[in-house]
Amino acid sequence: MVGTQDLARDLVAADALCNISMVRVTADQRYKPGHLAPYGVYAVFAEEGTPEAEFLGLVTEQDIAAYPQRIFADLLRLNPPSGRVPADMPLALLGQSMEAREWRTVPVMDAHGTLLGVVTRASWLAALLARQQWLLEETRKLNEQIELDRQHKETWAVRLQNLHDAARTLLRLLSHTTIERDLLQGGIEALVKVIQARYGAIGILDSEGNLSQFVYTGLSAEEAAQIHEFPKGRGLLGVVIQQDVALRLENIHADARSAGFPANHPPMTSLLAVPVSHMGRVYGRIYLSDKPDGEPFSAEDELLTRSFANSLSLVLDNARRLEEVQLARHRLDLIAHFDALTGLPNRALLMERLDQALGVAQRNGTALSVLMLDLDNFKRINDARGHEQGDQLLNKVAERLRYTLGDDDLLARLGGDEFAILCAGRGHEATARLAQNVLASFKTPFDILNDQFFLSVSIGVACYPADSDSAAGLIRKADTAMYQAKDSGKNSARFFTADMDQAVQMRTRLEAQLRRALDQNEFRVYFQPQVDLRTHRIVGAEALIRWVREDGSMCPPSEFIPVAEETGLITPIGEWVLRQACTEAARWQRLSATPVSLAVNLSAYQFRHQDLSRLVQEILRETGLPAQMLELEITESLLVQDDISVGTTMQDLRHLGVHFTVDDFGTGYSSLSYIRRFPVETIKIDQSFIRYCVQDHSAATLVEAILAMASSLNLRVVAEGVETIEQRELLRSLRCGYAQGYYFGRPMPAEDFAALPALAMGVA
Ligand SMILES: Nc1nc2c(ncn2[C@@H]2O[C@@H]3COP(=O)(O)O[C@H]4[C@@H](O)[C@H](n5cnc6c(=O)[nH]c(N)nc65)O[C@@H]4COP(=O)(O)O[C@H]3[C@H]2O)c(=O)[nH]1
Repeated sequence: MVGTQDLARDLVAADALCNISMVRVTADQRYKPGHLAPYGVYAVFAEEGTPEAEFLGLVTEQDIAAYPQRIFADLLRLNPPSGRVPADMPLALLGQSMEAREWRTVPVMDAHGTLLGVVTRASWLAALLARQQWLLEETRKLNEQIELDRQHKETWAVRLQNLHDAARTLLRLLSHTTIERDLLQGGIEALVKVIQARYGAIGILDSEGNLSQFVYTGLSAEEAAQIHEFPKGRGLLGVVIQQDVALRLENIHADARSAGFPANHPPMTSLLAVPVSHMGRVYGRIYLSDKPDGEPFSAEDELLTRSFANSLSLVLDNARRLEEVQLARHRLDLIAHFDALTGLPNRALLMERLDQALGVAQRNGTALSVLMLDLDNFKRINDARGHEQGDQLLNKVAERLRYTLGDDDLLARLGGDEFAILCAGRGHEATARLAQNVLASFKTPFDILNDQFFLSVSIGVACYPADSDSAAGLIRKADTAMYQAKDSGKNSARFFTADMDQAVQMRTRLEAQLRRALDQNEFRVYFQPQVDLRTHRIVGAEALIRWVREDGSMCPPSEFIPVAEETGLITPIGEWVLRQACTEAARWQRLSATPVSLAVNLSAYQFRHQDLSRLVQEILRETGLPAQMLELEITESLLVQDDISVGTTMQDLRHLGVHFTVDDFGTGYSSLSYIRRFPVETIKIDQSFIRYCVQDHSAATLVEAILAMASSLNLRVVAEGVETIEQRELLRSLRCGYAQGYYFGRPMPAEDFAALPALAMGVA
């Protein structure tokens, strides 16, 4: 009979062998009469001897019944043998042959010619029927499978749809919020619904790789509280993160991989954990636990969860990028509107707020005022003590100002040591009180480390609507008032007045004129002799600038030098003076046998904003004046600032041979101790001491004291502003070495100076 597995292929003759008994008739039985065997068939063979004795033919029971008592050999002859067919003959073909030749039985031979069996019409039919039945059964099974598949596909489609819905929920959340926690919460809730897990959680890594965010659903608050610590990314769920692989456990208790799972974790049986990763970067992981019917999570669940994790990672990636952009925007906003050092609003924000406050004041008819503050001596401290302490001091100032102001006042730092206060709603009186409070608050020194710093502040105030109705106008006018406060002795507050504007306008005009004067060559250098008080000989000349205006009037340096310093014009002007003066002095050296040194004034600005050492070398080279004949006059204040670069420049020039003189000594700090730190050889006693030294005993005492100190430090002394013979004599008696003043000669043009008789000043 044919096996079930054979039914799948095309049937052949061997598949239809009939299972009725086949009786073997050997050669010696061939001559015996046939005997009936029910449902039997007789296979008659030739001579004995070999196991496969030749098959001669078949005798059926019908043959025997038709010719009873005949021997098999006759029966075989009466009924000639039917054809033989090979075992692999297709069944359909066999059927056709049997039909055509009216065979009732047909022997089936194998490839070696051995008889395998017999196919009868019934066995042929039975084989066909068996195959037919099998086909029917298979078709039924197939139909069943198709139906199952269809149902499965339907469920899959529903689940996919749910998943897409969940992903859409995430995207919707993204458009509403960039807060990761909300996203994650929305995400896990949607997923748990799709997979139908009992509960689920998402853990997200921080930048250090630790799980920082943990959101869950399906757990009660008490259960959630049992998870004391967030998983740290090691152990069972850590594998998911570290190896970026999914994990599906049917029974967590029976699985060795669950070792180390937090004992206080809410109970669970089956687990599905997948990484939340994008382009190889793992953001965290999702885990789901227990399906309601106790089934384990399927491969399909894993696929869905992975797909969801992919969407989530994309959304997270997006959210993080969005957050970064927002953070960057926020940072930019901070940079654009706040001062990095003090955290106070900066100029831009002050202007914005001032504009807004002006709008309100205009609508409501209320007042407002702007205060500009400039610390009086901050720069000196900053230069002397370094920027770090300077910054600390500014922070302390900001703190104190904040403390002094009211809640509605806006404090801003405009840069450097400049602050501003916007007082909305405060009238003149209230603003004046506030300004006084600010001044008073500076009376207490500022403590930094173990030092105390005394600072004062100059304040300028402008008010709306009296002084201006625009933000820029108010700022400018408060600034003008602040400069007035500075000019009139600092540490004070000034309200803006119209005449201040005129002063500013004059200053602005002067600046423009100075620029033109430089272009038009309106400056001159005059020289005033300096005399050795012992020999009465001219030993030097001080170069003093003169400005002859277009109209021929002379503008004194005291008027334009401060403006030139403020505007930076002192750089080209100072360079011009130095070059002119050195050119003249070099000429004198060539013409006269008596060497005359040249003193040139330098402004502090030139030290800070110019490569002075290079400039002096260049001019000396150009003009040919020996370096030791040049004296540079500097002010005390420049040295007091203790600026390292000033010291370096001075040392460089001293190495060249250039000398240094401290001008106006006695008017400022009058301390010789710092002078010792610099290569200074001469001090000039300010003319204010000399003027009264004859009449005023105390002035004379002071001059004497300066001379004594200078002598102990081996410094030369030049007395300035000597106008009378009495003054000259007093200075001589006090052993002052050198003098300068109208008594010896006024500042004069170069040619007059050169023409002085033999450069020997006669004693009057
Ligand atoms: N009453 C009186 N005054 C006398 C007498 N002898 C000299 N003077 C004046 O005293 C000033 C001395 O110059 P300074 O102290 O360096 O003071 C100078 C100096 O600080 C500055 N200056 C002048 N020229 C320059 C320059 O080229 N560059 C810089 N940076 N400053 C300069 O301008 C200041 C004023 O210069 P000047 O008006 O030329 O005034 C000069 C001079 O004319 C006297 O016996 N009696």
